[in-house]
Amino acid sequence: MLNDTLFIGADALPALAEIVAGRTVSQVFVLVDANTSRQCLPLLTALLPAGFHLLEIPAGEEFKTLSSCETVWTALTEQSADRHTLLVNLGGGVVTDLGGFAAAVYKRGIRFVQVPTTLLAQVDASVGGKTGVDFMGFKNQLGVFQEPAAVCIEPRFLQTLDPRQLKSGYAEVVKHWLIADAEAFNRNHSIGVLGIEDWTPIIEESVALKRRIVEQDPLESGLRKLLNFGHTVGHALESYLLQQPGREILHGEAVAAGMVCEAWLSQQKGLLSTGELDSIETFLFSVFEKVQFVSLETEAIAQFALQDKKNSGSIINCTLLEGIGRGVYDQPVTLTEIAEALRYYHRL
Ligand SMILES: NC(=O)c1ccc[n+]([C@@H]2O[C@H](COP(=O)([O-])OP(=O)(O)OC[C@H]3O[C@@H](n4cnc5c(N)ncnc54)[C@H](O)[C@@H]3O)[C@@H](O)[C@H]2O)c1
Ligand SMILES: O=C(O)C(=O)C[C@@H](O)[C@H](O)[C@H](O)COP(=O)(O)O
Ligand SMILES: [Zn+2]
Repeated sequence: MLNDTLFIGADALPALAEIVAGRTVSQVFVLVDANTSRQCLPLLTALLPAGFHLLEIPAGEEFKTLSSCETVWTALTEQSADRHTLLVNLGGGVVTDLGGFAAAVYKRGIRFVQVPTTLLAQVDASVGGKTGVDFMGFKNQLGVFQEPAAVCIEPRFLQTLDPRQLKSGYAEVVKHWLIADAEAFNRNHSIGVLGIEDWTPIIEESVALKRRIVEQDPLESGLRKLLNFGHTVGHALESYLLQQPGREILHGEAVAAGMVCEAWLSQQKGLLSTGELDSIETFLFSVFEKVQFVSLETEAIAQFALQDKKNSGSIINCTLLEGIGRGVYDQPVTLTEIAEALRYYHRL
């Protein structure tokens, strides 16, 4: 069992109101980014205690850094925040990852509540206790596993979300289907026609699936690596492109490309049939545009996989598919195979 408390839908914000009003809470800090401050905070202000402190960081992956954490730690220290302080992280995966990490480290740990406002953070980032920041160009290089006190998911936040960001979150939903729910994948939802009310059951199912896996392996020594499908190549692409000015890529877009590459690796290794590879590719390309890079860049992108957290020594361990809905972890792949997978993707 995970120790956090999960609220999805109409109960989420009333539950948050109760938590922040708790007898044992000394001060309440709310972490936002420049967008969630404008778009999401108004839904919360009536629920927050008078005198709550607002902390704001700039929006975007490039601010998921130690330097942004320092902003948080400085404010906490200046306001004499003690160990009974509660940090409410109101935002997408950048805010929930960074805020969770900042809270876990401040005075060796204060309680935090995740209030995810993007689809990606609602179905994935706010759940399961992975927190952290990027470092030296590598994704989530610094971080800790720390469960939040609660996760409060209000799908109404999605109303102001950019469609590109919505799609990015959808990639992690599809990832959940591909590793563990063939039936949902085969239902073939068409994202274009979904209204806010349609998202609620999708969020509920995705969160339940992720929690079932995390509960069995919270520290990612085995089974949890399934949740990293698409990320060996996806993180390599994301890290590479983040270093290139003007070539912005969203996490989910990188993961979608990574899933195509890793599905191809699965097929090459005889784990996945050509028909299944084809239906994965067809579906992913019906939602996501192709990530642009030139073939000369494939080696440099692949190099980033050497820093993947699932590796042991020089062995790159990938999560692959042995069928749609059946992920398999700790599958060794070489740097050459990763570069070949990227070349395959590039040719499609
Ligand atoms: N901890 C985990 O298990 C986990 C899982 C998946 C992804 N992640 C991490 O999550 C991050 C990506 O998260 P993300 O996609 O949410 O990105 P994000 O936090 O950068 O949010 C995307 C953009 O949407 C804006 N935004 C957020 N909510 C909004 C709303 N309701 N209305 C309008 N704008 C809004 C943000 O300001 C930002 O500009 C990556 O760093 C990734 O590594 C972590
Ligand atoms: O919760 C997990 O476990 C995941 O791997 C979920 C991923 O979608 C997420 O992007 C996570 O942050 C990746 O973690 P990392 O360990 O590869 O940095
Ligand atoms: Zn991810």
